[in-house]
Amino acid sequence: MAPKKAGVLGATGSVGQRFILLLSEHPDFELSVLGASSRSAGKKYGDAVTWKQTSLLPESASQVPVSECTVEAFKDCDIVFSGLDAEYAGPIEKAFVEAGLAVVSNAKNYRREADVPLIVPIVNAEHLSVVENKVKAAKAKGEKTGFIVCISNCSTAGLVAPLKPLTEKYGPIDLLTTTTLQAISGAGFSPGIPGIDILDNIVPYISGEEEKMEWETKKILGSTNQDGSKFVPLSDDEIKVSAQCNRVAVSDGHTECISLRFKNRPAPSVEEVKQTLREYVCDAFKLGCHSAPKQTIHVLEQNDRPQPRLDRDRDAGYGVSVGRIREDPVLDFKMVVLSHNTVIGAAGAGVLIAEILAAKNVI
Ligand SMILES: NC(=O)C1=CN([C@@H]2O[C@H](COP(=O)(O)OP(=O)(O)OC[C@H]3O[C@@H](n4cnc5c(N)ncnc54)[C@H](OP(=O)(O)O)[C@@H]3O)[C@@H](O)[C@H]2O)C=CC1
Ligand SMILES: N[C@@H](CC(=O)OP(=O)(O)O)C(=O)O
Repeated sequence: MAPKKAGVLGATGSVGQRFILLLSEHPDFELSVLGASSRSAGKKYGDAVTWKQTSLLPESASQVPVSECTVEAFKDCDIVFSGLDAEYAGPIEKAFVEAGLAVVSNAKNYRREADVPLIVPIVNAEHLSVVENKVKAAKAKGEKTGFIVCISNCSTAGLVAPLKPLTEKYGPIDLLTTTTLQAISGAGFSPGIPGIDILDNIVPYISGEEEKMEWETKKILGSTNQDGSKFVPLSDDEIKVSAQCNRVAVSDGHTECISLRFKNRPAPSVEEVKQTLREYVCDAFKLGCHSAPKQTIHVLEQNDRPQPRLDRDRDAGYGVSVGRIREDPVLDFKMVVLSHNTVIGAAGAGVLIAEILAAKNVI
């Protein structure tokens, strides 16, 4: 099958650059249109971008002219990935959806909409059924409909990965706490975190992050309504989530120290928890998606792992590492989770969502 035409909004940013790396040699997608602000539009991508990835800028992308983020420029795309600054993403993404385009967005603007899927593709791919139904209903009438799928907050992605197989097997988790150690790439590039703030330092505040983690977890682990058109997040009575977020001097990879309690008694054993995480296979892998991790969750036994520099690239950043799984004297278990914030927490999640949508003939 011919590759699908892909556009990237916000192509010059931290997430946008990761999209370029992931899409430049992707078998199912071809980089077709790259968009950024009017500061970058009109230049060749290689001249507009301040490339900060540790892999070289792909030559094919470097020659692509940067466009304004208009529907006209992107109208022939089969799929549009957005890494736009959230301050500007709202009206641009809305116009794209209204023009009939399929948008997969990293921005936070539409995550709370009741009919918009909020997806971590290794966790709740089944929530994409809401857009699948919408697209199929439109097709049956000979029409085309636009839609948006939101990618979760990057820290939420790591948090919910172990929760999915555990709740599937052992029932609800009713108490959950997490303390994050988040990489500087999560703060973006314009302007990003100044070196003087993060060198030899930890910043115990990331604006809006704790509220996002606490709320998004409930939507991702929640369900849909009876006709499958809207999402029903878990209630505050069903699960209490408490997050504390910190910025640390790590380039990529968010680490989270989590503790959890199961509602049902008796709780499983440590060995059962480990086995359940090891055996978990995400739907994207079952669908044969190109980027799906072979091992969704890597259970690490060494006392001093996971570590961001050593473990963030497992399964090319699409796999999540979980270590130090042990009993917790306050709740039931505690563990350390590591996920690549710009791969499975952002651009990679977008690419994997698009692969799932393609496998299901939604795009
Ligand atoms: N970094 C991460 O780990 C994660 C980020 N996100 C979200 O993804 C989005 C992008 O984040 P990030 O890549 O870190 O941000 P950056 O600041 O690194 O990049 C922002 C992008 O938006 C473009 N842009 C800025 N203003 C405008 C405008 N007026 N019109 C069109 N384009 C504009 C910039 O283009 P130009 O270069 O021309 O200014 C740039 O391409 C945000 O919404 C963020 O919250 C989500 C999860 C994780
Ligand atoms: N806040 C995240 C990145 C981000 O932009 O998240 P969100 O897409 O939820 O705004 C971080 O700093 O690591």
